[in-house]
Amino acid sequence: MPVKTFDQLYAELAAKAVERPEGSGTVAALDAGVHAIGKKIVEEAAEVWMAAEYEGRDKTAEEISQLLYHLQVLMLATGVTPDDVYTYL
Ligand SMILES: N=c1c2ncn([C@@H]3O[C@H](COP(=O)(O)OP(=O)(O)OP(=O)(O)O)[C@@H](O)[C@H]3O)c2ncn1[C@@H]1O[C@H](COP(=O)(O)O)[C@@H](O)[C@H]1O
Repeated sequence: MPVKTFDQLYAELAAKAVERPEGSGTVAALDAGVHAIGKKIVEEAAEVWMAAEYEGRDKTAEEISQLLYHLQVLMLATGVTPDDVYTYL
């Protein structure tokens, strides 16, 4: 049973982008901008790759969750919704 689905996380982050609560890493990432978010995505993608090759299934799942999170931050920064993405799946 997942704690949170992709769509639920997106809704949570979208609300944070509007409400801008104190201490939110998402708000800080959005303020840092697309260039910084893009760098984080590349870093997390590399961590997914390394986990998949050397660190086992659980660590790979954890790193994938972090990559998905940072992809969602980029989606918010660029106005891309989950439905925009699903169109191409
Ligand atoms: N799912 C995530 C999530 N996954 C990854 N991350 C971020 O990605 C980082 C993990 O990156 P690394 O493993 O490279 O760790 P790190 O190098 O120590 O991270 P940094 O020094 O780069 O911050 C974490 O420190 C978080 O900043 C996440 N930050 C938030 N969420 C969820 O997003 C929601 C909103 O979070 P806030 O905006 O912070 O309230 C909450 O439900 C959180 O659970």
